[in-house]
This record gives sequence, C-alpha cells and structure tokens, in this order.
Amino acid sequence: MVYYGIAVVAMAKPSVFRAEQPMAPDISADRTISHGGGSSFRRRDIVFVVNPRGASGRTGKEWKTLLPYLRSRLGSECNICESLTSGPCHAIDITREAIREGADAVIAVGGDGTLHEVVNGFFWGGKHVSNHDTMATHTTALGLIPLGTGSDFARTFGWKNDTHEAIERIAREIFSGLRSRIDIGVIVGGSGESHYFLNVADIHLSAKAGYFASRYKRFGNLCYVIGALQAFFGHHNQDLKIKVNEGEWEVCSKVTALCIGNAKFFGGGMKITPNADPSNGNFEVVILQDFKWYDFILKLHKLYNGTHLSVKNVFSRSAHSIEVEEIEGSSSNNSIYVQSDGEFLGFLPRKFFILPAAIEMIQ
Ligand SMILES: Nc1ncnc2c1ncn2[C@@H]1O[C@H](COP(=O)(O)OP(=O)(O)OP(=O)(O)O)[C@@H](O)[C@H]1O
Repeated sequence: MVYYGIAVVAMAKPSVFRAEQPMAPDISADRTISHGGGSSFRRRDIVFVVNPRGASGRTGKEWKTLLPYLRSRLGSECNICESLTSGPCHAIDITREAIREGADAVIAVGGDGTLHEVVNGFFWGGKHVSNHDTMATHTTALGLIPLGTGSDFARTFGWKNDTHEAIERIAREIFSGLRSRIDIGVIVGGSGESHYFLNVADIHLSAKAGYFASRYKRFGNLCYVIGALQAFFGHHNQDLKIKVNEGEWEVCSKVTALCIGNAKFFGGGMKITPNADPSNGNFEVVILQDFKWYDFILKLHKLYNGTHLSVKNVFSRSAHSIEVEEIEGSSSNNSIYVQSDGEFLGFLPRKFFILPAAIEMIQ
C-alpha cells in the first residue's frame, strides 16, 4: 500500500475492535435496551482508535487507566470498542471498517496525526465511506480525546489534553444526541489521489520544520523549536504560483510559508490562521513572505498569540480553494515541502479545496 507518497508495508486487514462487546452483526441483538416504561433506545457503538505510541507513549499509558472509567461512565448506554493502532495508517483502516460496520462514533485517542488518519478513514476513493446496512438511519460521528504532543486541532475549541473533559463531551453527545458538522479540507496531488485534513495544511518552511519536528517528539513541544532550527539551514524564500478560488494564476514572491487553515493552530500552539473556523465553509490562507530568521525571533510572540496578520509581509485571505505550484525553472527543484495536520505529505504542486460540513463531530 502506498500512502502519502511513502511506501508503507501492507497490513493485514485489522482485527478490528478488541471489543468489550463485538461489533455488528453479533451485537445487533444487544443494540436495543428497554426502559422501565416500555420505551427503548438503541445501544450506541463507539469505537476508540487509540495510538499507544502517541505523545511518546504517554497516550498508551493514560488509555490503560482511562478505559475502566470510560466503561463505568458510558458502558450503560454504549458498546465501548477499543482498537489499538499497530503502526502508521492503521487508524485509517480501523475507521473505514468501523463506519462500514455501522459505528455511531469513531473517537481518535491521540494527537493530531491520529486524528488526521481517522479523518482520512471517513473517505475512500474520493467518496464518503458508508454503512453496509443501507437501511440504517444513523451516521458515524467523529470524536477526539486529545492526548498528543501538540494536540493543535483541539486548541481551536479550547480543549486541553484533559481526558475526563473529553469523556464528558462524548457523554453529552450520547445523552443529548447533539452533533455539529465541520468542514474538511481536501488535497489533490499529481497522482489525482485525495487526502483529507481538518486542521492546517502548510507549505515550505513550516512544513519542513514539521517534517524535522516529527523526529524529536520525545522532547515534547520542544520538538517544534528543534525542527524549526533544522529547517532554517539551507532555507530560501521561494517565488510560487497560486490560483485562488479558480481565478487567475498569481505570482507570490519570496514565500517563506503558506498556510491553509481549516482551524487555527499548528506547530504546538502557534495561532497561525487566527480567523479560521472549521464550520464556516472557507479556509483562511495566511502567507508569510520574505521572512528572515530574525523576523521569527522578533515576531514569534505574535505568531503564537495570533496577532501577526498586521505584521509587514503577512497576508491573509479567505478561500474555498487554492492551487500552489513552483514556478518553472526555479531553483527549488521539486523540493517545496507540504504537510497537513502536521504530517508530511510530499512536495508541490498541490490543490486544496474545502468540503463544507462534511463530517459530524462531537463537540
Ligand atoms: N503503534 C504505532 N507505532 C508507531 N507509530 C504509530 C502507531 N500508531 C500510530 N502511529 C503513528 O504515530 C504518529 C503520531 O501520533 P499522534 O499524532 O497520535 O501523536 P503525537 O505525534 O505525539 O501528537 P501530535 O501529532 O498532536 O503532535 C501518527 O502519525 C501515526 O501514524
């Protein structure tokens, strides 16, 4: 299997759901519970996709203590299914299978990388994955127990790496049935294959910094500083071609970083696209041009608190699509990094567009 342009060892079909109670069809008889007055409700199937290696192994440790609490808090209403990922991309397969089997919710337990994979599991071959049971009336919602190093997507909603708070969000959804829809970003590369993101996709220096940062996750949030320092070596601001909302091609000179935000934060808490809103049907595109290394030192606090849009050479616009290419004959030579949700994706060219209200999310 090839994913993200990186060869990945093909994994056997996941033995999904080391479930407390197995998924359908076995649980179908157990899906309806009678209440005293004769009313009944359907037991929900909630699948927790846990990356035991998230946050350098902290996710796995916390999950062990969390599971008994989860069972006591939600077990009367839900079938709680846990599935531990065995390696990169496994969360995609688990999610696809869970949706096909009719799960009510798939909850990513880990960081932005795990969440990114779970979101990609909602799609297959450019389409939404759907329940095998075409008579089913419910859809599968996305949920999150943030337990990563950066956990940047959660910051847009003000969520912390607080497991009990996250479980209360899930409980609220179960008892009230309230869900809201979020937009999803789509990235199409030269091969025509689609990838999906829900937080921030970014190009050039920040993407290269993210690529290096991923090697130093054991140092916690310091990994982003180390990654940025490493990315600066040999960095050149680059002229790029962009086409916004299917308009004319424009040249963007001396681009340091181009960030496409469906949500607001990346790089372990930098509020890079401060006006992005995952439910407004548009991205916020922020372009940093002609930044020197000392600009980052002088303006870093503004990048973290989201007040950098007034800084010279920072431009922001709203867009539902953007294409980005290198300029032919430029010296960069197919080496402009692209990442989405902190995961390395490859190099330019890429097209980004938004799928409004694409997924139901537990918020
Ligand atoms: N069993 C596993 N062993 C090794 N890597 C895994 C395993 N399961 C998942 N992964 C990979 O670990 C990567 C990082 O995981 P995750 O995002 O949960 O944590 P993080 O990197 O610490 O947090 P953040 O992305 O928020 O900084 C994911 O991209 C995923 O592909």
